[in-house]
Amino acid sequence: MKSQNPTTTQAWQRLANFSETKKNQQIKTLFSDPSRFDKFSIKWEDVLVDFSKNRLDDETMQALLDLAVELDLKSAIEAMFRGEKINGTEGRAVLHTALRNRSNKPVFAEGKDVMPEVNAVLAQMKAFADQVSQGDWLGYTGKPIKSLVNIGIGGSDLGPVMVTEALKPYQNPNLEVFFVSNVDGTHMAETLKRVDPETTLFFIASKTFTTQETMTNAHTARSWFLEKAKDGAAVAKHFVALSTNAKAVAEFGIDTKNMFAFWDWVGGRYSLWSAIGLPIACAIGFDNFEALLTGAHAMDLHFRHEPFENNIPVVLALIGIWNCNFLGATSEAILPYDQYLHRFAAYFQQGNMESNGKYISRTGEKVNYTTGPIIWGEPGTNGQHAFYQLIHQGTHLIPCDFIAPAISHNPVGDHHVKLLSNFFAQTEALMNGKSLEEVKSEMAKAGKSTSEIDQIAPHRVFEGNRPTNSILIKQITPYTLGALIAMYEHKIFVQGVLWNIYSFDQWGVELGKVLANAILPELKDASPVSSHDASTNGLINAYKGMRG
Ligand SMILES: O=P(O)(O)OC[C@H]1O[C@@H](O)[C@@H](O)[C@@H](O)[C@@H]1O
Repeated sequence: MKSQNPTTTQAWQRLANFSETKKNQQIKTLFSDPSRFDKFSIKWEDVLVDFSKNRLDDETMQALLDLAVELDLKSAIEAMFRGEKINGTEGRAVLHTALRNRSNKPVFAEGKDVMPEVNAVLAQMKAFADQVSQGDWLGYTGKPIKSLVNIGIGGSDLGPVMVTEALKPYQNPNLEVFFVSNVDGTHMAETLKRVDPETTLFFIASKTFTTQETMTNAHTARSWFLEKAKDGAAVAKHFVALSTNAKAVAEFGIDTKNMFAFWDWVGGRYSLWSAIGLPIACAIGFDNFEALLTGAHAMDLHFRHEPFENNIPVVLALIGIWNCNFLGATSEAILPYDQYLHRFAAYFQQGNMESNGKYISRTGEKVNYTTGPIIWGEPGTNGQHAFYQLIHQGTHLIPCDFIAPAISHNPVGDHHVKLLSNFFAQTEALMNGKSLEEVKSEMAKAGKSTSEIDQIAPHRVFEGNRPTNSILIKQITPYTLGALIAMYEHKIFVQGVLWNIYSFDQWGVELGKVLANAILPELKDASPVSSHDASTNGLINAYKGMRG
C-alpha cells in the first residue's frame, strides 16, 4: 500500500490553494446549477445519498477525486479485499469483508482460502441459532431459553447491541436480549435481577478472551449461575464463547464445542459479521442475520468496483476530508431519524475514533494535518431539542449526516410524516439559514417595536451554510442495515488510507489498561500511596479515606 503524506500531493496543494477562497462558498448559491442535485447525489438500490448540501463545487470534487487517485486508493482497496496484511503494526490482514462474502469466491489470508472456515462457523451459528430461536435449546431444568445475555465490551458489544436494537421489529418475541459491558458491578447486578438462571443463555464475547471487564463479568455470571444450578455440568447448557482464543475459553471452563471461532484478521470493531454476531442471529433468526451479511456484501461490491465519482463510501470519505482538513471541522454528527437506530452513532464512535484517531503516520512520523474527527450524535428529533442549537448557531462547523427510512416499521397515526418533515426541514434550515432582513421583516409584520426588533433580531438570525449529507433508505431491513454499516466502514477505511494512518490497530487503548492493572493492587488495602504524581496520589488517598 502506497505510503505518502497526503499534503505532498498535487491534489492536496490544489485543494489547499483554493480552500481559502472557497471556504465560505454559499451552498445555496451553488444550486444555481440546475443539475446540482443529480450531480451531487448517488442512488444505489433502495438508498439515496444526497451530498449536494455541502460547500462543494465541481472543481473541489474533481480535486478530491484526484487526491484519491494520486494516493492510489484503488490499490489500497484491492489490498484489503485480497487479504494483504494492511494492519501493518500487528502484521494482520483485514478481512471482515470475507465474513460476508456471499459469492463464496476464495479469499486468501497467508495463502490459505478462509472461506471454508467462515462457512463452517456460519453453519455452526445457524444450527445453534435455530435451536435457540425454535425453543429447542434447553436449559439445565429442561426449559427453553428466554433470555440472551451478551457479555462483551467495545467491538464485542457495540455491534451486537446496535444491530439488535436497529432490527427489533425482526426480533423473536419469545426472547429478550441483554448486554452487559461495563465492569461497574451495577451493569451485571441489574441484568441478573431480570433473568432466570434456568432460562438464560450467556454469550461470553471477547476476541482475546483476556479483557478485564468481560472476564470479570463472565466470572460473576458463572458464580451467580452455579449458586442456583449447583452443578458444574449445567454450565455447558448456559454459557457459550465467541472468541479467537480457544485456550483461554477452555481455561474459563467453556467446552470448546460451545465455542464459536473467529480469526485475528477480524478487527474487534468490524466483528459483528463474525461469531460475535451470534446473539444477533439468535435474536432475529439466522435468515435475517444472513440478509444482514448479504446487504453488507452488496455494498462491498459497490465499493470495490464502482468508479470513485459514483462510489458512496469514497465520495462520503472525500467530503469528510474536505470538511476536516480544509474547512476546519473537527467533529461530525450522525443523526438517524429512526428510533431503532438509537445506538448507531455510538457504534460508529468506536468505528471511526478507534480506527482513525491517530497522529502517527504509516511511516512513523507525527502527521502535520488533521485526522479522524470526533463522532457523536443522537436520534432525531431528540437531538433537535438538545444540541441542534449549537449546530445551527454555534461557532463550530459541524457537518452532519442525516439518515432516515422512508417507511416506518410502526406506521402509527401521522408520526412518520412528522418525523420526516423534521428530517427534511433541518437540512434545509442548516443550508439556507435566515437573514437579518428576513427576521426583521417577520418581526415587523408581527407588530414588534423597532427597539425590540433591533435588540432581538440578531439572535434570531441563522447564518446557514452548514454542510449536511442526507441518506434516505426505503426501509431499515436486515439487508439495508448491513449495507449502511458497510458503507460507513468503508468510508472510515478510505479516510485512513488517504490520511496515511493505520486504521486497524488501537494502541491508544493500551496505556490506561496497564496503569489500571498497576493501581488495582494498591486499592486493596488502606495504606497511603506515594508512587504516582501528586494528583494521582492525592485522588487515590482521598478515595481510601472516603471508603474508610
Ligand atoms: O473482544 P475483546 O478482545 O474483549 O476486546 C474488546 C475491545 O477492547 C478494547 O480495548 C479495544 O481493543 C477494542 O477494539 C476491542 O473491541
